[in-house]
Amino acid sequence: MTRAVLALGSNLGDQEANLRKALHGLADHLVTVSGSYWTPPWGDPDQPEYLNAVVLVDADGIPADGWLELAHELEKAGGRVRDPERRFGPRTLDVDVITVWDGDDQITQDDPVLTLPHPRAHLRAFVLVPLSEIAPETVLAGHGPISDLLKTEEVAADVPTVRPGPSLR
Ligand SMILES: Nc1ncnc2c1ncn2[C@@H]1O[C@H](COP(=O)(O)OP(=O)(O)OP(=O)(O)O)[C@@H](O)[C@H]1O
Ligand SMILES: Nc1nc2c(c(=O)[nH]1)N=C(CO)CN2
Repeated sequence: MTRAVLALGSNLGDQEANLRKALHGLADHLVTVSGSYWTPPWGDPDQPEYLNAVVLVDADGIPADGWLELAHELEKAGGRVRDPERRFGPRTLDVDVITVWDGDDQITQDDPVLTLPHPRAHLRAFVLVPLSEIAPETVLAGHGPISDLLKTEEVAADVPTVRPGPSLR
């Protein structure tokens, strides 16, 4: 059985409803859903707090770019409007592809359309904390075990700011 990890985030509108709607769209593939977490905005501080979660999905029969396509469909259905002027700006729904396995092998690729593992996941407590809850043994290829990444100076400083949110299960 092959797997992928997706990260969900929302900081506009009804954040819990936005994440629940994304989970509904992923229902056929879900293996494990993390708790939700309130997290301060990363990369662009002048915006509301995010509600984040990560999911482990069954990737059998779905290629890596299929997950990006589904992520974009979910973002669109979740009402996301892209602001080209604001790189890490606020959004109703963000769905990132964190990593995808092909059988036992983690896929690594450096394509700007789909970089795997996600190029910034290893720097983000809002991804690593929920991921450590559901899959603590995860290694992000090229970056290392998430247990080590959580201890790096940049991430460790953010870990205490990540607070449990409502259950999504
Ligand atoms: N692993 C990945 N997951 C999602 N998008 C990716 C990935 N690698 C590259 N991309 C590309 O990044 C583009 C911008 O994505 P998006 O607008 O969601 O970025 P962002 O959410 O603002 O920032 P970030 O990717 O740092 O979370 C997407 O259109 C997609 O083609
Ligand atoms: N806490 C938090 N910060 C973010 C998030 C997110 O999901 N959570 N997504 C972003 C998109 O690039 C930018 N910043």
